[in-house]
Amino acid sequence: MHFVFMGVSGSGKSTVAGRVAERLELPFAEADEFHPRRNTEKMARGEPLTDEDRRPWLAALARWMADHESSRQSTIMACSALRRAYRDHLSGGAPDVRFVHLDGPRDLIADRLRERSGHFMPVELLDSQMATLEPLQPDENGSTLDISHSVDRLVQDATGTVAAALGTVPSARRRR
Ligand SMILES: Nc1ncnc2c1ncn2[C@@H]1O[C@H](COP(=O)(O)OP(=O)(O)O)[C@@H](O)[C@H]1O
Ligand SMILES: O=C(O)[C@H](O)[C@@H](O)[C@H](O)[C@H](O)COP(=O)(O)O
Repeated sequence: MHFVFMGVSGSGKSTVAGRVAERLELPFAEADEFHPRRNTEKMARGEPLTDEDRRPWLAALARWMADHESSRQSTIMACSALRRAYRDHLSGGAPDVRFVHLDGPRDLIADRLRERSGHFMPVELLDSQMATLEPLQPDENGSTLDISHSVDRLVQDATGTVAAALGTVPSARRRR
């Protein structure tokens, strides 16, 4: 089973998914690291990516999932996965891919982006991210979390959801 924590830039994907992966000792992919350099440079200039820019990136992410699937490993990924078509592309990587949408108000996310340091993504791209976002549709396998909660609460809820789906118990020494 593969879990993709999705949402616009600044919604908390990396923070929350990274900690869930750590607690459940699952392989973790940060989708930002799979972008070809031209994509990262484009976003850093304040230009949104196109479907075409995102295609090779999504293919690399689906491949990463497929590789873990072939060694029967479940995974966690932090990936914006903004459009339905992108999620369908990722879902091609393995038979059971589930999504967790980190959702919240634009102004809260803008504040968090302004406070975040050391990241190439400018806050100016948030409106294009929000316009591109297609929320989960009823026939998609996923759930939504409200990002106005604390990181600890979100990690706890998401760990519970993932652990229940996997039929595992979070390890006690990883609880914090
Ligand atoms: N629930 C939260 N409450 C407060 N701050 C948060 C929360 N989630 C994330 N943050 C902070 O917001 C910023 C963006 O989070 P990040 O994980 O980098 O988002 P993304 O990976 O979706 O771009 C980071 O500085 C992070 O520490
Ligand atoms: O498809 C996209 O437009 C990008 O993938 C984008 O959604 C992603 O959010 C950036 O790579 C910034 O990275 P963070 O989401 O970690 O801020």
